[in-house]
Amino acid sequence: MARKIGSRYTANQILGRGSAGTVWLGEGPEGPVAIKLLREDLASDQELVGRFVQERTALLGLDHPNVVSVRDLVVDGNDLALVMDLVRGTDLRTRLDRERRLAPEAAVAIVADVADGLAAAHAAGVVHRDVKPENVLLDMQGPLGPGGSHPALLTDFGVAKLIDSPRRTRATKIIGTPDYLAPEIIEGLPPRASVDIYALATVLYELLAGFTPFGGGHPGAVLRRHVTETVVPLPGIPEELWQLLVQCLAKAPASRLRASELGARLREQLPLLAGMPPLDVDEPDTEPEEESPEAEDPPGETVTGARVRRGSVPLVPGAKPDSNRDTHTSMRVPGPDELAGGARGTARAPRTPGAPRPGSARHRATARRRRITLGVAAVVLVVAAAVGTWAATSGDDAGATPSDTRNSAPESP
Ligand SMILES: Nc1ncnc2c1ncn2[C@@H]1O[C@H](COP(=O)(O)OP(=O)(O)OP(=O)(O)O)[C@@H](O)[C@H]1O
Repeated sequence: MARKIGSRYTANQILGRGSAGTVWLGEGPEGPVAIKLLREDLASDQELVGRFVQERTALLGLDHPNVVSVRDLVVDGNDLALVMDLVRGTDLRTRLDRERRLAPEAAVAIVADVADGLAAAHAAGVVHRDVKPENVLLDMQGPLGPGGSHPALLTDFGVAKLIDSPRRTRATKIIGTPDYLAPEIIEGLPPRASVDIYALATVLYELLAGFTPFGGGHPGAVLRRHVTETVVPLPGIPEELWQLLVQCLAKAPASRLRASELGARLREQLPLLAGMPPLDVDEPDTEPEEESPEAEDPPGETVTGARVRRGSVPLVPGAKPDSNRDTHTSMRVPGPDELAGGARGTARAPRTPGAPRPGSARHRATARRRRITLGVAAVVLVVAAAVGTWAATSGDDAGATPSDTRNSAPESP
């Protein structure tokens, strides 16, 4: 099922699908390439095509060992494609899904690589805007680094910006992946380099913990947590590493480190982390999410791709494409009242360490246990009252003691 892309490239085989299009293993004049063919509806959007051409110089100019280089942009009939370096390996989401949590040394080495790539992009005036494990590729042909990690490369530069055209998202919507969105984007400010730092710190937390600091449940609830909650400490994390995380997850963009500094500070910590096992953190949710009442949409909220689907595609020939992924969410920007937990808001007080995350399986189980306890207490009270009344009115006829009666109370559900 090979197909021509422009006059110079052939797309031979699907490597994976994302929300913006399909990535193909292809061939160009200089050898194998990865070709990201944008979705038809995006490719037929004239405004987007215009931006595509406008962004050409910035996208093609990024050249760094930790950035997947865009080699060419193709506009050909209905096809709109980015031709990239082919990375033979896997994406970080696949590795995380497989290992659940990474040892701190490996996690920090990977994130330091990405920070270096971001530093080069930021220096060139490019903000990524969609840093997440799906967009970090691990080059299995590259040399092994600290913690046995292969070099990490950030991909998908410029794609979020292309899709986020004013007409497509309108002024009141935001685009991105909820778990990694910096609070200032949610509050409607334009994305600057510091949003990438926040997202990358979220990735580091996720690699160490096995879950993101503010994720879980409905996207609206996730957004509110980014704005209102503080990050819960991870047990056993070295203090200096924790301080770096906290600083880069600061709500105020100006308090976060720059990418170059983050990369350098992370690398300084590598020797201290050598040989440290993955952190012993409570397991994240495993049950499918139910809609929790506190995470309901405020009226009028529009959500596309409401469930963050996670999956990834191994970069091996013959791998089955994962066609149902939609990791971008476009939604109305919540009002200040909602974000602050006002009349319609659902923000909650910061969680205490170890407390279950609202909307999580553990949270639901606790709520269920509380309901059962209350139910049993109510039944006991009613039965006790009835027995008391009966004992008072029936004198010697009382064959059963109150405790006998209690024992025969119907079992709670
Ligand atoms: N340069 C590349 N070389 C090799 N494989 C790649 C390359 N870029 C992307 N891929 C593969 O294609 C898959 C889909 O990538 P794509 O960027 O379209 O989606 P995504 O980033 O996973 O999700 P989304 O676009 O929804 O955020 C990736 O998971 C990765 O496995």
